[in-house]
Amino acid sequence: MIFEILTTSIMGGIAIKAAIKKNGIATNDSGKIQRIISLSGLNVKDGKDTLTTQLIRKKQYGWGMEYSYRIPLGRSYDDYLAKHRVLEDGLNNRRQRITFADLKSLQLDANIIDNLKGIWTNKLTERKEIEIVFDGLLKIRVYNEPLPLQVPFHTGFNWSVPVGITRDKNTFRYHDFEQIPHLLTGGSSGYGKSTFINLLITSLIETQPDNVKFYLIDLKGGVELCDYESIKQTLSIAYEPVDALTTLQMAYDQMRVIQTRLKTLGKKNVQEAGIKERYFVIIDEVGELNPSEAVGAPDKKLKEECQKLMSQISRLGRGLGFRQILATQYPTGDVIPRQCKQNSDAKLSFRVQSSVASRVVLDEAGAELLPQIKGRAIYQTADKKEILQTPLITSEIIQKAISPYIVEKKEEIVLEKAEIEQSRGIDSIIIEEV
Ligand SMILES: Nc1ncnc2c1ncn2[C@@H]1O[C@H](COP(=O)(O)OP(=O)(O)OP(=O)(O)O)[C@@H](O)[C@H]1O
Repeated sequence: MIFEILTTSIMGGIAIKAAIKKNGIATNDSGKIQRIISLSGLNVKDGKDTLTTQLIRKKQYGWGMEYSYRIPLGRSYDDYLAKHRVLEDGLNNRRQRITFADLKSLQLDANIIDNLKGIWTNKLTERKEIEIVFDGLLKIRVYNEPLPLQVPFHTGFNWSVPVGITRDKNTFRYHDFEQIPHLLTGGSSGYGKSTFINLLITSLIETQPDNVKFYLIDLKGGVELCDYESIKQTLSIAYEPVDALTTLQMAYDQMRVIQTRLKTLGKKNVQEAGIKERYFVIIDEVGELNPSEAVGAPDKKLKEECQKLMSQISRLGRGLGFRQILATQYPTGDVIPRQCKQNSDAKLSFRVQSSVASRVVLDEAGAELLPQIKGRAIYQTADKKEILQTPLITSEIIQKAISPYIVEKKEEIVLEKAEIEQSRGIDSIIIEEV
């Protein structure tokens, strides 16, 4: 019976292939891409001539194929980027075939029919993913395997935290905060920003429990970062913009202390001075500190002061051991202070709603084209940009990591906070140039 099913489907496949070939329909990805490009109007008419998107070379990699094209005059990278979905769907619009490789996983037991159905269902939902990049040539990468939908959390090392699994033979990418101190993350609601912040904090607690210090600002009402409120590594935590200002001021003051220490020691930076502590200022939903969204003058002033402090930390923090992570769900022009953006050499963008939002986070379009998969993101540094699947961390893992460090809040921290709040009064904070 099974043999009959298999031979029938294999013979059927051969017959269809022959018919497609006879009718001149493109069956390989290269031919399909050319056809989709032509049908979706990407070639350019020039009088009687048609300027085509010309295939220059194709190269096989472990992960799939890369096709390189010269684009015709009158077309831009963005024109092709806009057809990402058309290209991907076109390539996936194919008759699925069960191969002998698929059958290797078939379990020959009493549930053989169900097992076969399972393989068929997997086949139908299997998708080839593509990526479009431009470096003088347009490159369309067609991946053999989609990225996994879920990647379990594991701890990083030193000051490196796991960012996600890449397509490059499923290798893991890490973000090293000693190399790139500030990071910006954005994405529409529900795609994994807060999960990423949680994994970053957890990983740092596990790798550097005695040296990592946190200034946490959770403007999503405390739902995301409240777990870390009572751990020894948290120097201050804020849930409202007014407390955010206190927390930022505390971070700024500490930065000045370190600066004075370095001056005294005659050293340029914390690495040179052998100072082991690193201070992480983490703001989840930085959009809540946007002065142009403020309600009334005092609120505006407060948010402007917060942004000034954030700018100072991003500008001076590198050598002083300060790292700033800003997350936003609403990437619009003025959400992220200009200096913070300029000083954030790493960006992690989950799916966003528009190419405009993608430009705010990444300085270029693309994040709006990410598939609607939680945890799927573009990680971009000065020299690299790649799509990856960020790890999923569970509350159990977080609780296990933080439980050894839960303490009563130290008296001097409470006092410092009270002092800052009192000194602020109705006057604004004066940020001295350092
Ligand atoms: N890396 C991931 N892999 C798989 N699922 C994930 C991943 N990250 C998040 N999720 C799922 O998505 C849900 C929402 O994630 P998260 O709270 O991090 O989103 P968010 O981007 O911070 O959204 P919001 O801005 O609305 O808070 C999580 O509860 C989890 O179920």
